[in-house]
Amino acid sequence: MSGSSAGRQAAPAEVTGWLAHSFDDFFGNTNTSSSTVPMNALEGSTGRNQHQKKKDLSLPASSKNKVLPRKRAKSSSVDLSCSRSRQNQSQSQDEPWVDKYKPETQNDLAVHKKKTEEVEAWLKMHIFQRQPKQGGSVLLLTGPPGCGKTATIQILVKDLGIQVQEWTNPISLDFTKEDLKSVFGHDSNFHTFPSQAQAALFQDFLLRANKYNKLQMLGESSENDKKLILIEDIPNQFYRDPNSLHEILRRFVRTSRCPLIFIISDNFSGDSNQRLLFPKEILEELCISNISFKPVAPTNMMRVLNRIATIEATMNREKNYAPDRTSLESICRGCSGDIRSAINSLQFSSVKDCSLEDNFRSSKKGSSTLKCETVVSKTRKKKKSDTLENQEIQAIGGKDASIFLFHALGKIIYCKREPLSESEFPQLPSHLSEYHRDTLLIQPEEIVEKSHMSGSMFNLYLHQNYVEFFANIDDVVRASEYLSTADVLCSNWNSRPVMEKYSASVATRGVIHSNTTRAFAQCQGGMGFRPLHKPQWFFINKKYQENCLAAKSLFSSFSLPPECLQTELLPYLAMLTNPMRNQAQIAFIQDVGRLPLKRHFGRLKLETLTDKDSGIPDLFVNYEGDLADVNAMETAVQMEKNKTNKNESDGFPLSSSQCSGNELPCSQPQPIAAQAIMEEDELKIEEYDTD
Ligand SMILES: Nc1ncnc2c1ncn2[C@@H]1O[C@H](COP(=O)(O)OP(=O)(O)OP(=O)(O)O)[C@@H](O)[C@H]1O
Repeated sequence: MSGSSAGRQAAPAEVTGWLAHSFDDFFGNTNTSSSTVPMNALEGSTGRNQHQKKKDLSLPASSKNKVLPRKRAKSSSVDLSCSRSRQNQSQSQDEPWVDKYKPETQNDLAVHKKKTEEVEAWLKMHIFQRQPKQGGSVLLLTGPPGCGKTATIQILVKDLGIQVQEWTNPISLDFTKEDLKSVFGHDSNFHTFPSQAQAALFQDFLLRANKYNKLQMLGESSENDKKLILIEDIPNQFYRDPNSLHEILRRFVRTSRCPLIFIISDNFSGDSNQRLLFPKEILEELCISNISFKPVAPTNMMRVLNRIATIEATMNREKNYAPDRTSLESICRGCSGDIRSAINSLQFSSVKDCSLEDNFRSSKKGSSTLKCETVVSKTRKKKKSDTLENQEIQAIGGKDASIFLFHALGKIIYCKREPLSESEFPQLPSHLSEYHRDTLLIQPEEIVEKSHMSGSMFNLYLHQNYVEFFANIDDVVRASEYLSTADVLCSNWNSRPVMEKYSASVATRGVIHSNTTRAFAQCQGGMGFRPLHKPQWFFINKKYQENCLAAKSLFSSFSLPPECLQTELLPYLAMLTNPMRNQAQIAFIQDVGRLPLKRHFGRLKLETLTDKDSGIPDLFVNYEGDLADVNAMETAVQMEKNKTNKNESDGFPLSSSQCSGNELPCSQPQPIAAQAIMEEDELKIEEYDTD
């Protein structure tokens, strides 16, 4: 039962393949290893592996007829085994190296040892040391694609002898009433749409997987009843309606007897999938553990690539090139910690008969035979050819090298430099010597581009965070001037899409150049880690929009634009002792219409930027995550506000200033300062009764 049983309704072909494999022994295919029980259990049940298995099965399929007579006519067995070994050989040569060299033991894994141990400890704790009445436990494995999450689970369940029942999304969603009836065992009168059916099937799968053991296949031992449920293929319906997943999980946690593991890959726009499906409240409510994997470290990656390259070079010398260390390093750099992508790139760039690869190699040869005359041009050429090589490697299978905002900001703020001797670089004239800097090892424009964020949004983050990393007030003045220039470049909505790149370039290079404490390579250390924060601008802009809206509705009789109301009329009304206003208007005047001359504004609480944060607030993401769409976002804020205001009984909309930001999520900065001023208000505005 389990995933396979649930999937049976939808994908009979898969099930047939599955069973056919299990009866291979019956047909005399003694080569098929059936003794590795837990691993087979996993492989048989995983969608990806089913696919792989189907591929494996497609070969014996043609040979099945041949295999059968093998038992009767011994003479033919030699030929057959020869042809099979040839077949196997050619198959193994065509086999993707990610599968051919898939890790077999924990030591083979490219994942950090501590991470493997953490997962192992969780499995032991929730499977072997489980209390009799303990409910179901849920583990969430997150991390970038190809960092070895699935490989780790595969190895650990094999080592610990745990059975795995994995959910695979049904391929066909055209459920008939009969299908549903056979799943639920009764006539369902309700209308079920395919997406709902998917969720219903998922729920049914969980129930069954929890209740029944996996079907025992020939050669599998029945002693082992330790198992877990694995979900890597999350039904799409849950992205549309995360609440339905939460309901199912609540029920699972109450009733289940075995653990449930979700594997979710991050994408470059951050951990939004994870946040959507597993918000903080659900993690806390259901005590869901979260183990987050990091991209594979370059040293581990190099170890794996080296091993594969060496084996391939000795085994298949005539078919494959043996890449040198530099090529391996550039593959390593181009794959952003994704081992799957790195091994695929290695395989592709090692094949001899690939015309693309020939082009690649000839161009590489061409560039390396160039003779450089001076030291300067040599250095430059070397760098240029390195970049070129990098780009080419990326072009033939490298991975899109996106970086999270957190790292992108770090690269700008902690900019790395390289000392170059006077002969290598032209010197500035003496009167400009204060502007001399060592050569930057980064390209700020490239970093902004890889962060997948608009230039002006990136500038916002830089603006919020740069001051903490400066030690000299004059440097701050210079940097802030550059940021102002960058802001002006983006001020015209018409030219903003074009100018944003220039604006980000001015801002990033301006901030980098202004910081004299990081001017030279030798003065790079010592700053230590400092947290990065999200811009206050998000909060302030939201408040500004709300105030404009409130001003317009409360003082509509003046027919003034909201800016004029807030900067001219309200400060004036605030100075009158008898402004003839109602309570809502008075509150608004108190909040907006006066500037605190005696009090200092405290700092707003800042929200920390985490390493996997996309950096784009959810409201912006809905509007395609671009600051160019801020206007759309602003309109949305206003429309939302309009809606809430309509519901207010007295007909007077109140701005959030008057609510002291209580409606804001606690993750947002809270307006402490405004509240403090309201509390210690010295201004008395009398209420004037017009009757
Ligand atoms: N030493 C190794 N360590 C980890 N994986 C390896 C290693 N050598 C080869 N591989 C292969 O690399 C691939 C790693 O992908 P895996 O599915 O584990 O990543 P993942 O983190 O689950 O990402 P995704 O969510 O994209 O599947 C697997 O196909 C695995 O067989």
